[in-house]
Amino acid sequence: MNVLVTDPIADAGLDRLREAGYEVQTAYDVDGGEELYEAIADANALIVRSGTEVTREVFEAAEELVIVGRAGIGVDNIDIEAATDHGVIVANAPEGNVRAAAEHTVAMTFAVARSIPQAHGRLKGGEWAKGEYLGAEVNNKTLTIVGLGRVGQEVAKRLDSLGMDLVVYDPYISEERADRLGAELVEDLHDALARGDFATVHTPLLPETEGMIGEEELAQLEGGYLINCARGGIVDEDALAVAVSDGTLAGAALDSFASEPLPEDSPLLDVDDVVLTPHLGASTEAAQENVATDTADAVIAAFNDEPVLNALNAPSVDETAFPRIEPYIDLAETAGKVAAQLLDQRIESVEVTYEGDIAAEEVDLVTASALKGVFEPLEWQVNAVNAPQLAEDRGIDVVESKTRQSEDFQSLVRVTVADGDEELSVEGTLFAGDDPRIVRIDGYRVDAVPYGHMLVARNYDEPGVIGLIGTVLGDHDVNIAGMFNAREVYGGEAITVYNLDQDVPDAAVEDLLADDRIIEVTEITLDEANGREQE
Ligand SMILES: NC(=O)c1ccc[n+]([C@@H]2O[C@H](COP(=O)([O-])OP(=O)(O)OC[C@H]3O[C@@H](n4cnc5c(N)ncnc54)[C@H](O)[C@@H]3O)[C@@H](O)[C@H]2O)c1
Ligand SMILES: O=C(O)[C@H](O)COP(=O)(O)O
Repeated sequence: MNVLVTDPIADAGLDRLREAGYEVQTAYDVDGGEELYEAIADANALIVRSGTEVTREVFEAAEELVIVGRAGIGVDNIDIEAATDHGVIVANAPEGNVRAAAEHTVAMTFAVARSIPQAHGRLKGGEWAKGEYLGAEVNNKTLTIVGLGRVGQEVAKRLDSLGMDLVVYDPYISEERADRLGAELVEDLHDALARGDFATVHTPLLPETEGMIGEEELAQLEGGYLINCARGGIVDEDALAVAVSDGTLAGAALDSFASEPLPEDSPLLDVDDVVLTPHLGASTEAAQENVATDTADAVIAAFNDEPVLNALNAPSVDETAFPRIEPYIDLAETAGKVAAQLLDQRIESVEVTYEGDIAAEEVDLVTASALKGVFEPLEWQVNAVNAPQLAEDRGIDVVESKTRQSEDFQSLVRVTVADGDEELSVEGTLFAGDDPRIVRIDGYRVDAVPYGHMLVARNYDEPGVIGLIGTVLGDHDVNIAGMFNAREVYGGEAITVYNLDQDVPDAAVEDLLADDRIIEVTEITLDEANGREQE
């Protein structure tokens, strides 16, 4: 497997990938466009920080890509919708650099309040400008926190301990979260800013937050300081440069910018009371090691079909629960494949039902896998990442239902596909915890081992039918490895399921259908081993 890394990450992450046996190519000078499309053509994983724009075109050029790992938090540089369309997992590393970002925010708060960079510059230039700097203390001042997520909370703890009162604006958190930090949750952004002597921004860059702090909002913070170590684009940089220049604000400190690197003609560069750092919030040794190893782990998990922690566009599974649901992932996919091949029609809806013990688990990934099974025979480019999205895009209703009761089995997964008029369900279970069986097809009780070539025949329950099928298959050199026959009532309709060692030629199907006792014959193709040891 090949891993392409286009932004610098710590050696610990690169080493972990190499130790796992993967080819790792670092291409830190790749500058997007054609160069990136070429480099990514045979990559199975891409690792980036904020420096690489992962656009739809990148996914189009990356036919082998399984995962994009973001060694850090912000994913505004990754087109997640395009990733999902291409069945590529996007995972970030949201924990490893939180403390680094919070510490940098605190450092920037002091830097701007005490004009540290400006005084330092003057002193290095030979000037003892002691009389020119009269700073502000944070003690007894109010800090407005816009966005009380991971970083915002760490900032709150640190600045609270330095004597600040905390006001929070975050429409998506509970009052309890604010209370726990001794902060007051305020409903209106303008009110929150008006209360602050300092305001610090910690939201993601989203369509909703883009430009959220413009001229009017800055005016609310009159006389205060604005700190943005989150993302450029949330604060209007032109308005901020004006607000600090004309004295509306006492100062501003920024670590992230709408365009990075910061263009040389940015008005921010000409304003004295603005402190700028080149997106250094996550740049500590500890943070870089954390996010690099977390991202390497995500790539390794994806390559091994294990749950990817912090996957942003794939069903996530708790690590401890994964061993319990893992065998059901294949079982559901198989049940989906069998159901879709038997219905053999346009599918309008899919229901995945869980009965018994499995109903107690988080089954998003199992359901996604069932959908993959249903869509694969339709030859859609599908995996568990894009299957739910494909269903939505094509207007297919997906229902997941659970009941802790199960009549006959400890756990059962049922996949029901329907085209409106007709529906068909396939039920599967695991014998001895990991041996997959199809136990019901369209209501008939069966006991079929789902692998390789299978034949499902609907026939009338009359003497000689099973002999006929065996003879026809034998005449066409198809060996029967196993079979199961089920009927509703003596003499009525029956279903017969065969495991075969060879493909069924069309001529054999025609010969079978030529007999009036055979109603329908469907060949099912599954993976050769499908979870079983090959004999
Ligand atoms: N400068 C750096 O190097 C650096 C390092 C780490 C993180 N970051 C950035 O910091 C920001 C915060 O990261 P995080 O891990 O705390 O994210 P998070 O997702 O944990 O928290 C974001 C918070 O913003 C809130 N929010 C969302 N929309 C909002 C809105 N319209 N108004 C107010 N609040 C809103 C959310 O409810 C959430 O509580 C991100 O932009 C991230 O990219 C920057
Ligand atoms: O979102 C983040 O994690 C930070 O902004 C860090 O970005 P970086 O990895 O590009 O330094």
